[in-house]
Amino acid sequence: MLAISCEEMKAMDFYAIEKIGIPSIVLMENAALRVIDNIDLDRMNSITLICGVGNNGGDGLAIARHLIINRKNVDLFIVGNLDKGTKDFNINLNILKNMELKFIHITGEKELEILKKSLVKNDLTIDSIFGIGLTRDVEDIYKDVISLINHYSNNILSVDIPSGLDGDTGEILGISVKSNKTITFHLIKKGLLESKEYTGEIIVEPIGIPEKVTKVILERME
Ligand SMILES: NC(=O)C1=CN([C@@H]2O[C@H](COP(=O)(O)OP(=O)(O)OC[C@H]3O[C@@H](n4cnc5c(N)ncnc54)[C@H](O)[C@@H]3O)[C@@H](O)[C@H]2O)[C@@H](O)CC1
Ligand SMILES: [K+]
Repeated sequence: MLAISCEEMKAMDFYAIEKIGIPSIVLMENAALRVIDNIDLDRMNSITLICGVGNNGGDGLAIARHLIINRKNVDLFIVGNLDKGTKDFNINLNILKNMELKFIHITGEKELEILKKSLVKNDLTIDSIFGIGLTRDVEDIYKDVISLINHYSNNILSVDIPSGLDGDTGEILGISVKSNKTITFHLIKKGLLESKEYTGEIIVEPIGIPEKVTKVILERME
């Protein structure tokens, strides 16, 4: 199975968007729908989503929207500086605000306590905090959140990469979500292959990036 680096993935995303003309929000929506396809909606009714403020978090917001449309009980939490949200994160956050979905912005003890209550009673926790954009050790409030996720969740699904895992080396950057299932997009990231203990079952899902893009980038980056 072809395994790629985060840098190669970023280059493929960029080429698909800039050269082929697939809007990034389309890739994000495809990613969200692929995650929904991998959730047993007949059995999962109460779902806790924890989103970062990058595009991994944006995936999570789009997933939350589709879960609501499927009449699920969604507890949505966001961790990170809301002023630093990416373009696509903000598009999906704006939609949820227009749908009047309440979310909790985790900034301290009070919200961590609410998160814990949501985790202990839910059917599924979805980790959408960091993906291929993780660049340094996880610290502070992020570390507290991931620790709660690991301690109190019954069943965890990670979006693209378990948050805290280095997508290239499989190294734990301070702390990482220990997932039951990881839905990774387009091609498997090298770091996932070494870390079964953290990824759980790995499922690779296409998000609409044409084969040509993969070829061009791999030839260029050889
Ligand atoms: N258009 C695209 O590029 C697509 C991206 N997708 C999703 O977007 C993800 C990549 O998104 P981003 O590049 O925005 O990055 P992430 O969403 O992975 O990370 C968010 C931000 O967290 C910050 N960060 C990194 N390490 C941190 C740390 N230790 N503590 C605190 N903050 C930290 C960085 O500034 C980074 O931009 C992929 O993993 C995938 O889930 C998919 O939606 C497919 C389309
Ligand atoms: K993640």
